[in-house]
Formats: sequence, C-alpha cells, structure tokens
Amino acid sequence: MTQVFRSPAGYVQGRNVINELGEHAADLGDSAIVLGDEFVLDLVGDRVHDNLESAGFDVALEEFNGECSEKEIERVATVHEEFGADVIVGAGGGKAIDTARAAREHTGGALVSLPTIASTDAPTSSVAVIYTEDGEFVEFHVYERHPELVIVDTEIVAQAPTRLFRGGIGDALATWFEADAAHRSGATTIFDARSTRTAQQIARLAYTTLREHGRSAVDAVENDAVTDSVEAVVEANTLLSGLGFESGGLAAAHAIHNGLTQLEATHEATHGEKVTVGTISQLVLEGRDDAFVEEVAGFASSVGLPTTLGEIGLEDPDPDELEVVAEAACAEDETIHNEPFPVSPADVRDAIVGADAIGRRLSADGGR
Ligand SMILES: NC(=O)c1ccc[n+]([C@@H]2O[C@H](COP(=O)([O-])OP(=O)(O)OC[C@H]3O[C@@H](n4cnc5c(N)ncnc54)[C@H](O)[C@@H]3O)[C@@H](O)[C@H]2O)c1
Ligand SMILES: [Zn+2]
Repeated sequence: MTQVFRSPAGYVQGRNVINELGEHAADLGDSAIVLGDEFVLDLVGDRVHDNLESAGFDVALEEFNGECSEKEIERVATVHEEFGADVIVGAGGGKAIDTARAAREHTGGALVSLPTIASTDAPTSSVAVIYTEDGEFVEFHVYERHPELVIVDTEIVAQAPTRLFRGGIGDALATWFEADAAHRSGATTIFDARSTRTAQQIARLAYTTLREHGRSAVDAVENDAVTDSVEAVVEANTLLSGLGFESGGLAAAHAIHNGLTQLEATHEATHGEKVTVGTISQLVLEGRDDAFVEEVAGFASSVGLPTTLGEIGLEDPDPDELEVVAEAACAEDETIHNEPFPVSPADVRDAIVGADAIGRRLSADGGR
C-alpha cells in the first residue's frame, strides 16, 4: 500500500531565532500579516514587525480574538486579502497558528508558524482544529499544504509558563505508542496512507528524547533557562511529535483524550495532561507488562504530568461518566480502532480504571 510522509518545508529553532525571521522568510514574498493575541503581540509583536520590515517586508500586526472559529477565520482571511499579504505568520499557541493556517487556505500565500510555547503539535501540522465561538469543538480540517516555515525561539518558549511546556511533553509522550500501534495494525494516517519507516523512527525519537532530557528540561524551564536539554525537548514536543503524529498515525491515547473532553470536569486540564492519562490507559489496554506501565507513569509523574483521573478533575467519577468517555473514545471514526485488536467501550472503561489505579498506587507509595 502507498506510504506517505509530509512535512513543513523549513524548521528553524534556537535562542533568539525570532531575530532571523525575515532572513528565513525572504523568499516567501514581500508583505506579511502577523496574527497573534493581545498577550503575544505585546510579547513579540514589535520584534517581529521590525525584523520583517528590515528584511524588506510590508508588515501589519493583526490581533487574534482567541478562538479558532469559522467566523474568526473568515475575518482574518478578509484582513489578509485586503492587505494583499504574501505571507501570514501565526504567532502564539495552537489556536492562533490554526487560525492563520485556515485563513491562508482561503487566501493563498505562505504560512509561517511562530509558536511562543512548546505545547502542541500545531506548529508543524497541516491540520486545524475548529471550534464554535464559545469554544466547543466542531471538527478537524486537514489541508493540502504544510507551513512553509516553522520558527521556534527557545528563549521565548523557556520563559513561558512551565505547565504549557509540560503539556507539550504529555502530548509528545503519546506519539510513539500511537504510531507504533497504528503501524502494527496496518492502519492509515491522516494522509489516508500507510506510514513510513522514517515517520516511525521520528515518533520513536520523540519518546527517547523525552526520556533522556525531559526531567532536566522541565527543571530548566521552571527557572527560565535554555539548556541543551530544553532544546532537545522543544524539538521533541514540536517537530518530532508533530511529524510523528501526522505521518506516523494516532491510536488509543488521543481517542481516550477526545472521550475525556466530553466531561466538563476535565476542561481545566490541558490537552497534553489529558493525553497523558490516555497514554497510560492505552498501555493498560494493550496489556503491557506492569514494570513498563509503571516506568512510563513514573516518568510522566516526575515531569509533573497527571497519572490519575483525580489530577485531571475527575476525583470520583461515577460509572456513567466513564461510560460516556469510553463510548466517545470508541466512536466509529475514532483512532482507537487503529489498535491492532478490536476495542470495545467496556475494554476502554476498564483500561482507564486500571491506569488510574496504577497511578494512585504509585503516588501512595511515593515510589516513583
Ligand atoms: N493543528 C494541530 O495539529 C493541533 C494539534 C494539537 C492541538 N491543536 C489545537 O491547539 C489548541 C491548543 O493550543 P495551546 O495549548 O498552544 O494553547 P492556546 O492556543 O489555546 O492558548 C495559548 C495561550 O497561551 C498564551 N501564550 C502564548 N505564548 C505565551 C508565552 N510565551 N507566555 C505566556 N503565555 C503565552 C496565549 O496568549 C494563549 O492565551 C487547541 O485548539 C487544539 O485543538 C492543534
Ligand atoms: Zn495531541
């Protein structure tokens, strides 16, 4: 069967690379619109503006309203069109980048991702996650094109709240387990094709990088420091996890995350925090041996990620609530069916319960 690997055209990462944006974007055009929310424009707007201008771009900064909704996408596309920009720069978190990506689909031109946090796979992907104006999930859009350029300034990322960095680790921790499950079952990726050996190794490298550098990277980011381990983990969270999920495939962990989002009580937990619970549940579902599950859960806990339902807002879930999660995780088009065996809602419910019990035992033991 056909195998497909796709990716952004360029990726630039390092301390102060925001000052090289114009240089790396030079062949993408000569006018640019920069989309970021009020906080992000305050943080980087002037630097981005001046840098692009000195590289010969006409530049406009546009404030993002905070939600990747159809209405906001259309508004941004109109601003983009009126300005006649060749390039749109999506600056900030996943929502601003997704909105820039969706807007350029209407208008054409190049997309530059400028993440200011290492929290999700959005910077490198071809996917936008669309919400209502009130923040309810609507759908995923998969576009033909990837960003032309991804530029990640690690000094900015290291100064952002550590919880967002930890969330990125949680999201990236799932990548290898999901890509591996999808590969073993012969499932297709979001490109409707089999994955490549390249994508499998990228997903695996995300995992080994986190295991080798995750703890010290979190320690450093807690102190706003950029160490080589921080560079390694930013790359794992952003590039390796981003390429790994798209070209490698998803499986149970993200489906269980999607199920968990059905319960209002989990809404305070970040994407990566819920994905972590999904990952440990996937390992239990797959019947991995105790030592391995405990090792992964112990790592998650050591970087400050949740391993119990209580830590993501579900202190004492009643059986009906877990039923809702399990049913949603097993919806017909969910990636849980990329596991190499049939999965039923009862299996998922009990895997979540089993994973939670392991997490609670480990924290009671303090033996992590
Ligand atoms: N497209 C994809 O492939 C993909 C993948 C995963 C998640 N997502 C989407 O990404 C979104 C979640 O993204 P997110 O977790 O990055 O957050 P977000 O975009 O929801 O919000 C980011 C928040 O962090 C703030 N912020 C940004 N940089 C900061 C900094 N340096 N310091 C302090 N605060 C800063 C922003 O002002 C904003 O309030 C969801 O909509 C999710 O569906 C998309
Ligand atoms: Zn994710």
